[in-house]
This record gives sequence, C-alpha cells and structure tokens, in this order.
Amino acid sequence: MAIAQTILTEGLADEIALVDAEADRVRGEMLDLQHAAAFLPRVRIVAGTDVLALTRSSDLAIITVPRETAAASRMDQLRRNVALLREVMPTVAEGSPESLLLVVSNPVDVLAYAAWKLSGFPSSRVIGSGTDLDSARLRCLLAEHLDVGAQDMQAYMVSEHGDGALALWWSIRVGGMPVLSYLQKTHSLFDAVGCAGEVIGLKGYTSWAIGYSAASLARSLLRDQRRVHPVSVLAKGFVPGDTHEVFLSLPARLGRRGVLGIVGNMSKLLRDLIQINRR
Ligand SMILES: NC(=O)c1ccc[n+]([C@@H]2O[C@H](COP(=O)([O-])OP(=O)(O)OC[C@H]3O[C@@H](n4cnc5c(N)ncnc54)[C@H](O)[C@@H]3O)[C@@H](O)[C@H]2O)c1
Repeated sequence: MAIAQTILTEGLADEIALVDAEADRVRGEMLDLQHAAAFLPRVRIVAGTDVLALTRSSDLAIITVPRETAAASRMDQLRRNVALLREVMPTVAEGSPESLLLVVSNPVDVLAYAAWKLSGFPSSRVIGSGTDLDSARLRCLLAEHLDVGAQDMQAYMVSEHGDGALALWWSIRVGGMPVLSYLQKTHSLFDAVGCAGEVIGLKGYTSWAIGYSAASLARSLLRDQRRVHPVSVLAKGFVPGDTHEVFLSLPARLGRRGVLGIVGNMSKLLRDLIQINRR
C-alpha cells in the first residue's frame, strides 16, 4: 500500500490495480485511496482478487506478496513464496506479456530469479528492488552524520539485499566529492542493514521507505529516466567469464525497456567484493 500510495501521489500511473487474496481488505484500501481523489492527479484505481482480469496489459507489475511469518524458517518461507509465484507469475505473464516486473517480496534476489524463470520474460524486464533500499538507508545515515541533504549523498550498496549487502566504500561522495578518508579519520560506524531490523522490532514491518524506493524505480522504468539504481538483476553476461544464473544487486541503468546496462567495471567490482568477503 505504501508503494501504491507513493506512485499515486507522484502521478506515475494512469491506472493502479491492487490485487490481494483478502477481498474485503483490498477493497477497503481501494476505497480509502479513491476518497483522496480530490487531492491528487486523476488515476483509475481498481482492486480485487482476480490477477488476470485486473492486471491485463499492465506496463509494470510489482510483486509484494506475502509477509514473512516470524515462526517459519527462511527455507520454508522461500518454498512458500516460490510456490506462490508459481501460481501468480504465469497469469501475470499471460495477461501482460510486455510488462516490466519489479519484485519486492523477500528474499528478493531469489524471488526475482524465480519470477524471471516463471514468467519466461527476457531478464532485462525482471528486476528485484534489491539493495536500492539498503543504499538509501546508508545515504540517510551518512547524510545525517555529515549534515547534508540525503539527495546529495551518493553511496551504493550491492550484492544481496539484507544481511549480505555490501557497501561500495569508494562510491561514498557528497556533491561528487569523495569523503571516505574523512569518515575513516572520524572512525564512524554505520549500520545500514541493522536499522531495518530496528524498524521491524519497533513497528512490526517496514513500509514508507520501501514505498519511496519502489516508486523511484517505477519512475525510472516507466518514464525512461535512465537513472542508476542498485537493483537485483541477472548478473550473468555483465560479469566477464561468469556463467552462473544469479540475481544480485549491481548499479543498473533503468529505462522503459528495463535494465539498459550495468555501470562500472564489473571485474573490479567483483574482485573487491570477494576481498571484502574474505576479510
Ligand atoms: N525488498 C525490500 O526492501 C522489502 C521491504 C519491505 C517488505 N518487503 C517484503 O514485501 C513482502 C510484503 O510485505 P508486507 O509488509 O507488505 O506484508 P503484508 O502482510 O502487509 O502484505 C502482504 C499481502 O499479501 C497478501 N497475500 C498473501 N497471500 C496471497 C496470495 N496467495 N495472493 C494474493 N495476495 C496474497 C496478504 O493478504 C497481504 O495483504 C514481504 O515479503 C516483505 O519481506 C521487502
């Protein structure tokens, strides 16, 4: 709902279809959003449980089901979520064969891979939200520390979303200027991954920041912005010599056709990541 609300507020869509297994709840959410029409650009909002009927000919499908349950093991959650995608993806692909796919559900890298396989779409049209949010959290912490606006703070996290995310330290800049040596001198410590756990511990889930992150990805894709986002993409083909079909976050240029390319020298990036991992 946070993603839908941000997309609505930013005027990124003419029509938004909300699909959920809980018919009453999603109808309630739809009505609540529709009642905000007087304050917003005109958007048609529909909702229900029928994926095919509601999402036919979509430009962008955002996958956000379901919430993980604390009791289940990670492997059980993965099995359940892949089974769920097995149900949903062929229907989305049938109704919207030209759509872009943005997977937000966790574990996002593995589910982006599953969505790619199950949709049959070219990999350029399948993206996981990946470390876009981890990077935003790092930028937020750094910006606060350096007392600058977070929009002028550049910092990329790559690889796996969550606990396995890695900061590209040399990418940390303010207004284009490197600030890493200053941060090293001040012995600053930033936990961009742990702060997600803090939010979940306090309010039970995260919503607003992923809402803005996914909406900014939607803007780059739908409005052909060609902006660079650290998102989960099929790494094969971008990494010289690597033949594994793995989705992980790399700085990707996004536009109307999906992933237009990867920014930077991937051999160097991976060499550095392996060194960091060894340490
Ligand atoms: N990638 C990120 O940075 C990030 C951030 C936040 C949340 N997430 C992930 O997004 C997912 C959703 O989280 P949430 O907090 O919105 O959960 P939520 O429980 O609020 O929403 C999940 C919705 O899925 C619906 N659902 C369950 N099974 C369904 C089915 N078979 N068909 C259709 N709808 C179904 C539920 O009714 C529920 O409304 C989780 O996997 C969570 O980990 C990812």
